[in-house]
Order: sequence, then C-alpha cells, then structure tokens
Amino acid sequence: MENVFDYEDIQLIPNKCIVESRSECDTTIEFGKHTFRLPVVPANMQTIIDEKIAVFLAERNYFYVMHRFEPETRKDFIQTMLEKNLIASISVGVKEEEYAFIEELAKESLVPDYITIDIAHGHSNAVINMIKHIKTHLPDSFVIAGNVGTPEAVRELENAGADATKVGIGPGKVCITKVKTGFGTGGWQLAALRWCAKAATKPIIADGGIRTHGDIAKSVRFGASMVMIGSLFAGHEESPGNTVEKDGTLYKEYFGSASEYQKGEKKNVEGKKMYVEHKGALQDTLTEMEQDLQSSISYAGGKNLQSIRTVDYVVVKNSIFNGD
Ligand SMILES: NC(=O)C1=CN([C@@H]2O[C@H](COP(=O)(O)OP(=O)(O)OC[C@H]3O[C@@H](n4cnc5c(N)ncnc54)[C@H](OP(=O)(O)O)[C@@H]3O)[C@@H](O)[C@H]2O)C=CC1
Ligand SMILES: Nc1nc2c(ncn2[C@@H]2O[C@H](COP(=O)(O)O)[C@@H](O)[C@H]2O)c(=O)[nH]1
Repeated sequence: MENVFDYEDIQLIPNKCIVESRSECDTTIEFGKHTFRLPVVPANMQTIIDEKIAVFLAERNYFYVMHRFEPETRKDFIQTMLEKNLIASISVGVKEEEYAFIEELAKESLVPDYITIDIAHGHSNAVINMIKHIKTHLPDSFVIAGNVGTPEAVRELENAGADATKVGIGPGKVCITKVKTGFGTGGWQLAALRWCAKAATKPIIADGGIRTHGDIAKSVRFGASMVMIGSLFAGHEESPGNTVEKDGTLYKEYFGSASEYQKGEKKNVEGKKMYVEHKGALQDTLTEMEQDLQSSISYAGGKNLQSIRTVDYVVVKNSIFNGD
C-alpha cells in the first residue's frame, strides 16, 4: 500500500473564507434516520459512557453508543430511552446469548434505533451472521458493524446488511493489540480510513487515534461520517471510573474494553489502563469541539461539513508540532 500516513502527518490546506463568523458554520451530520449536532461519538467503553451520560447526550442531540458490558441492563435502558422519546443506541457482541437477546427485543417490540456490533476483529463470519440475525429480527434498527481495517472487510459487512462500518484496529490510546499481535491500523489509521472509505457505499465511523480536535476534521476529509473518540472524552466530571489524587492533581481512570480490568481475568488481554488528568465538565469539551470544527469548516472555505471533504492536503510527516 502506498502513501501511508497518520493524523499527525497531514495538514489540510485552507480555501477562501465565505463566512463572516465561524458561528455560521454548520457541524450537524445526518446519520441513519437522525441528524446530530456533531460528527462525533464517545467510545462505547465503560469508563467513557454510562446511562446518565447517554441521556445527557441524547437530550442535547449528540449521537451516543451505550457499551455492552452490563448486558442485563440493556432492555431497561432501551425502554427508558424510548419512553423519554430519546434515541436508543446499544452495543452487542456475537456470543450465543446475544442471538437470544435480539430475539427477545423483537418479541417485546423493543426496537433500538442503533445497534453496534462491537468486536475486535470484525471481519469474521461471527459478525456477518450477527448482522443478518439483527436484520431478520429488527429490520428497522440501524446496524453499525466493526471493527475493521480493510476495504474487503467493509464490502463484506455492507453486503451482509450493515448500515455503517467502523474502521480502526489498534489505534486506540489504551490499545495494545498492535504490540501484542503485530496487526492493525495503529500508526496509519488515517490512511486506512481513506482506503476503506474508497470502497464504502455506506457511512464509515473512524474509531480510535484521535488526539486533537483537528483530527476530527481530518477524519471527515478522509471519508468518515462519524468519529468515535475515547481518550479525549475520558476524565470528565461525569465520566464513569475511579478518581485518584496524586501530588495534589486529580486523575480519572480510562481502561481498554479488552483490558484485564474490564475482563476481570488475564486472558487474551489487548488493552491497558491509564490515568488521565481530570478535565471538568463534558459539555465544555463538546462545545470546544463544536467551535473548533466550525473553525475547520471556515478554513475549508464552506459553511458545512461537506466543504471539508474536498479540501487539498499536504503530507508533513509528523512535523506539525515542531516548535511547540
Ligand atoms: N478496536 C480495536 O482495536 C479493539 C477493540 N477491542 C475491544 O475489546 C472488547 C472485546 O472485544 P472482543 O474480544 O472481540 O469481544 P468478546 O470478548 O466478546 O469476544 C467475541 C467473540 O469473538 C472471539 N474473538 C475475539 N477476538 C478474536 C479473534 N482475534 N479471532 C477470532 N475470534 C476472536 C471471542 O472468542 P475468544 O475470546 O475465545 O477468542 C468471542 O467468542 C470490544 O469492546 C472491542 O471493541 C479489543 C481489541 C481491539
Ligand atoms: N486494542 C484495543 N482497542 C480498544 C480497547 N478498548 C477500546 N479500544 C478501542 O479504542 C477506541 C478509542 O480510542 P482512543 O484513541 O480515542 O482512546 C475505542 O473506540 C475502541 O475501538 C482495548 O482494550 N484494546
């Protein structure tokens, strides 16, 4: 594969500005049957989202995906969200009991708006079969399938019925897949996104490796409809997870979904735990992301996200922080 690069290797090239204020720039995105305020979704991980944050996000028109690590709470969660007239967006795995869970939802007419199949190696028959199972029993749910890192995988999951695919194997901040297995898109996630987006006929979610708000605009430029983010959302006041104090500074834990802490055992561990500095209110970060993305749109010379998709770019090979 030619032209391999990652987020820090790219700078987007500005076009003439057509707005008088960045506040004119529209960051909304249509995804499935709904339009959301930002093309950004907090990762479906236990130290990033819980039910309270899901309600907070849905009420404010941000997309969210609830994690799948307290499976017994999912039915009540869907019911509560639907009763409140909020979108219900859940995750599932691929084990036997998940098949029965989907059938139960169908029987009880509990139809989530979005179902994410959340598997490390998504290019597999296990995921293809689950897509087909969901589409058979819950045809009105929008199915996001992942994670993958190749155009072949995107095509196969789309052909199986996925409404969107999630790209990113190993670029995450608490990921150790790349060092434990030698595989993945870590170090070239942005190029992998471009490669996958060229094959995709449906929306793509870029997942993992976002380190700055500018990386959101770069993801949009290289084909993402949505961007899933873990580490930048970790450590907020509202974030689940323990808070610790060290030398007078507060930190919150952020751990991988395939870490020992999540699994409760040391088996097939591909994630780690870290502590991130306490960041304050989640809304402040969302507002800053929106303002930064509005600014990106103004530099793209447009008024909406579409204008970012066609801007030129240069490869600067990891030099954008030179002089910082
Ligand atoms: N985006 C990423 O880069 C990664 C994300 N993760 C996250 O970690 C969590 C756990 O993921 P996952 O282990 O898939 O979920 P599960 O632990 O639910 O495993 C799902 C099923 O897939 C099997 N499985 C898992 N990995 C592989 C593989 N490489 N090859 C063949 N079969 C496999 C498991 O069996 P068995 O365990 O017996 O093999 C199990 O039957 C998820 O939330 C996932 O998103 C994990 C790693 C990478
Ligand atoms: N390899 C692993 N990847 C993981 C694990 N838990 C989550 N993830 C992925 O990381 C992103 C978030 O990335 P970030 O760079 O924004 O922090 C998340 O959405 C998952 O796809 C894990 O244990 N191992």
